[in-house]
Amino acid sequence: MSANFSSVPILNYELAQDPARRQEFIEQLRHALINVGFLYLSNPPVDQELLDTLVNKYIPQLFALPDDTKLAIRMANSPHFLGYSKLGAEFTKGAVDYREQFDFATPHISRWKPGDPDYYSLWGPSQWPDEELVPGFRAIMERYMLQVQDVSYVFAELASEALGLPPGKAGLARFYDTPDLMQHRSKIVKYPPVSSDAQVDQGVGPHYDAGFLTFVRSLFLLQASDHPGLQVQNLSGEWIDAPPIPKTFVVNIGKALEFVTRGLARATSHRVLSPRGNTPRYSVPFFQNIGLNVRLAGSVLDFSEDILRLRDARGSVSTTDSVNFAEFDREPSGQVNLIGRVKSHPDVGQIHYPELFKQLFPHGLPAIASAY
Ligand SMILES: O=C(O)CCC(=O)C(=O)O
Ligand SMILES: [Fe+2]
Repeated sequence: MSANFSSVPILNYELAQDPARRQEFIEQLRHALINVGFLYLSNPPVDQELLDTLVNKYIPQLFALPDDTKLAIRMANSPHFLGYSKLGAEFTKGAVDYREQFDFATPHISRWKPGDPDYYSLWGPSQWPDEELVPGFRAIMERYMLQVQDVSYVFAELASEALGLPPGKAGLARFYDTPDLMQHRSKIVKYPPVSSDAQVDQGVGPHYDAGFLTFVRSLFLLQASDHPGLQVQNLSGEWIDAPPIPKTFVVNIGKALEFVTRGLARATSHRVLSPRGNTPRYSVPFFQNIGLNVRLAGSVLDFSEDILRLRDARGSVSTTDSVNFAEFDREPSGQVNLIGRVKSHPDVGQIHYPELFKQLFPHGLPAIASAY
């Protein structure tokens, strides 16, 4: 199999549940982790009815809420960077991202108490729109996030196996704290269409995800656009389309997982182009985190020579449009995350983390900021 991919592989989750075919799945997964860094996971055990309700009923309702209702739960209210971001509030690589979004997270009570590091405040309760305005939405979204969370933990076990690591805490599970101390984030994103001759089409600019694993449900509410949307950069720098496929998640590797696996599991640069035409693109990404106190530099895993040879045969990226991370291996993961969040949402950082904001933006709120 060529290491320089020209499409994103599709893996059937049902194979992983079938003892007779599990090994086939593990081999496909090894290839996808090492050579692509992206895959479609088809038939994941997430209730389709739940997803359909979320997509067809609640997503349109959510974005159709009046501006003052959305702004009542704006991210600037939240030290946890959870809540609503209006169009144009976020920046990647120095350019504004053309998307509107609501950030939510799995239920969590902030563990921060006086004397604790600031990054303990990064995780905490979500802001929810008024129950009367979108009745039932919160319950559905929380159920959805918990189901994806379960898939993400099972997937991490499969990834451990694919990379030749032991199961459980001896493998990738060592990077999670106990469940009460973990929080994962999910957001609901709308990419409005741009005109067919628009010069600028940055839905979200080229970037790497920072964490461990990302699970994106990418969808068209109205299947009326042939626009590619999500694109993934291969080893020679070409952008490969990853269009929505029903009943799949797009799964990708974050920089933290790449680092602790010595580059075996690839983090791959990706971006979203704004849809052209009349219909928006929607997606629901889920970002699986690792424990807030993990320092990556002290946590790098050991692998067999055989597996490392597969990495070396792949080679490394010749061109990327994404900026590399700098500080991220030495600081605790919570601090790395916090820095990324303040850079992406400086207005929120200025309110809730004024000291860190001053270090990162000594000249005050920038007209244009950039995380990655
Ligand atoms: O909307 C998508 O399909 C992907 C978004 C993404 O890459 C991100 O938010 O990190
Ligand atoms: Fe991403």
